[in-house]
Amino acid sequence: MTPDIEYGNLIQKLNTAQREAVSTTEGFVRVIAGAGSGKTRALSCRFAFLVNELGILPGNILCVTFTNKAANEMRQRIHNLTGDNDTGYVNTFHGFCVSVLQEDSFAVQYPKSFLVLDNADVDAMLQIIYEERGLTLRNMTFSMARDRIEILKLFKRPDYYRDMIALPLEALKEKYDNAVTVEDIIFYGYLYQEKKCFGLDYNDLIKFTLYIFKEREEIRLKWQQRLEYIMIDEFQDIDYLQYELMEVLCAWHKNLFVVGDPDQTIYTWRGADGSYLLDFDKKFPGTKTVMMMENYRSTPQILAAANSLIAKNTKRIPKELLPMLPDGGPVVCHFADRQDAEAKWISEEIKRLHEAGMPYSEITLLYRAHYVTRAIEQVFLQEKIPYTIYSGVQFYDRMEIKDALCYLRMIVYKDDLSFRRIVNAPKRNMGKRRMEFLQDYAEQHSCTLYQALQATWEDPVFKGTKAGQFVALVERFAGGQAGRPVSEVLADILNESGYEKMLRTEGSQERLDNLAELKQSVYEYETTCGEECTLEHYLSHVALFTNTDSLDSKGKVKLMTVHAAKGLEFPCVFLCGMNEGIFPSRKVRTLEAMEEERRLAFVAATRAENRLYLTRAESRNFDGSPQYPSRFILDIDRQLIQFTKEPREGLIKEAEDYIELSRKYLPDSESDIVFPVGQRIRHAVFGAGTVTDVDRDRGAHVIQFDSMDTPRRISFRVKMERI
Ligand SMILES: Nc1ncnc2c1ncn2[C@@H]1O[C@H](COP(=O)(O)OP(=O)(O)OP(=O)(O)O)[C@@H](O)[C@H]1O
Repeated sequence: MTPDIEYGNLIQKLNTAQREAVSTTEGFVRVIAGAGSGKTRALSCRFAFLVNELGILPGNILCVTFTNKAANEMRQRIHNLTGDNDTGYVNTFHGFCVSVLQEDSFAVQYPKSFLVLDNADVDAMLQIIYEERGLTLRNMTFSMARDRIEILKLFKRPDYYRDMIALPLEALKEKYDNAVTVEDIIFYGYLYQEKKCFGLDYNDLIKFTLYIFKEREEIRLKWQQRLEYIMIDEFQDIDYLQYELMEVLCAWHKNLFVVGDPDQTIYTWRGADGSYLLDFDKKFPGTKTVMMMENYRSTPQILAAANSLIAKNTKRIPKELLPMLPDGGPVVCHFADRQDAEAKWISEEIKRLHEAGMPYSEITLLYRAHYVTRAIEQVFLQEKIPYTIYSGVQFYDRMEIKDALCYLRMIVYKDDLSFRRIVNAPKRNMGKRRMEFLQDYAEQHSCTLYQALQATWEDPVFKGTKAGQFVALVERFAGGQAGRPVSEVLADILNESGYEKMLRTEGSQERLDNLAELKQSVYEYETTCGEECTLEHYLSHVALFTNTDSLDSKGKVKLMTVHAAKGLEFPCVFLCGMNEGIFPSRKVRTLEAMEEERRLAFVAATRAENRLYLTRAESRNFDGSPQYPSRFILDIDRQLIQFTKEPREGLIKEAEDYIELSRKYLPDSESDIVFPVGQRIRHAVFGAGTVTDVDRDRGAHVIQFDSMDTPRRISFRVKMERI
């Protein structure tokens, strides 16, 4: 169905391809869109078209975005376009699963008020497990343990969720108690902790939803029938669980619209699979494909450089972005002698731009890895250039933000994690001894720590503490929060608990500012979320928020990794640290990974609207060998870049030789060099053995050789034969 849509300002602002994407509403539609070609615009217009022109109810549309930030923006746009407060299901896959589970978690015997766990929660659980079982960070750091849990959940023990659902808490505890290896202790300890507070992490959200859809036909049908139209953004980065969910959801109405750019697949390392986009038409016969190549974001100079760069990927469908904007300045490339000189040059250039009238907020520094910022930050501090880093400690991981959210969680869930975090912040004299008392009581009475305190706060143990006031505070808020705006509840509890007073006494202005920002973001959430925003609702979504979702950057230069910049655009971009070994990262071990790395460089370049700078410095690797200029600079035709000064003689040639050599040694893909766990192999010297683990970080297999008592780590570089 392609109704006549030559009306409405909305549609007039679209080009032909966008219009086609917007108005082809029925069946399977795939949009292959170039960077900056207006995907987001097309997506929000399509939503508005469905609602305004076809009369579809927003609540019957699912629109999946890649980040919460994108979802918020989309909601805002849709709100402006439709004037409707109901913006339907505009969310990430995880956020959507929260909605499903809030309605139907009873099917897995979980309460509606389950907890959505973020990294800090997981760390708090790990802390308990480590203490209980005498593990130390030498056994495994928390971040490694989190990765481990994720790998186990995704690949090695994908049926783990059945334990969480089917086993009673005591049985999970028994598994944990009986666990012997560090991996098992952490894994079962974590599952036990999760179940104990009805907590679900990101993986669980999707797994539980899929499980419910599989086991309960009536629930699946309800959601399938409800979602008359489904749209998915950034489809090139969808992973197999999300794909499975999508397949289930669209099976009834069969109206599925996906949009993506194969040249922007940058998450294969996290399970994304670009072939879902490329093979979409084979999977869904009758698919209509729309190509959107006209770029409205960047100057022709920036696009020419980006096109030239990405053309060097061999495994791609050839396509070129077409510039729509007028000419701008050249892409500038600066080679500095030293790292601090690179930083200095950037800061000088930024000052120059700023003096010429460009606000700091229009300038963004992108880099492959965080460590690149060290030198730059130092210079920015000296030169008093205001900046914010998007990441490092994530906004929602900051102590004060987490504490504030735990206060809110205490009101609703009264869970042990939140209790532990805030019962003594501000100081209420609830030290280690009293916590142990509560823990013993809770274990004996099979209750939560808070219930234990409720039952015992008059006990002499708590003499001289503020335990009684704490219980009274929580009870007062728990009894009176229903129906009040979350922002109000938050402001009140931060005040009445004495938390803000504590920060004021400490003189922690930055933390107070962060709390103010949190309040503002809650307020914004309330006014844009459309649905009735209860405290439960807010809490279950806030755990999914990440750093770039908040943070104001008014008047500040932004610093972020290229991954964090996905989907964003900035007037002026400095892409810095452009050296071999940094970007491309030294961890790249296959040609496939190198192509992904080039796509990442392409994403970086296409974020820039008017100005793009590429910078690097002469530097050395850890082993003393020289670091050459990034191949991604050399990939761009020379006449498309303007050097601030000619690179030193011979440098480019040396770099080209080095790159050529390194290319020769790269195997095609992981499957050529990495064996699965369990694979029998033969090593030229050690003989036959079995792969017991794969250590990707260090690029090695862990192998138990038949001839040895203990396992060895063997680098991917060494050729071994499959048996
Ligand atoms: N038809 C159009 N006319 C004028 N400007 C447009 C049009 N379509 C999109 N734009 C502008 O082009 C820019 C890029 O659009 P948008 O952010 O939607 O692109 P995108 O395809 O999502 O980009 P990317 O994949 O690179 O993140 C935006 O500033 C948008 O306002």
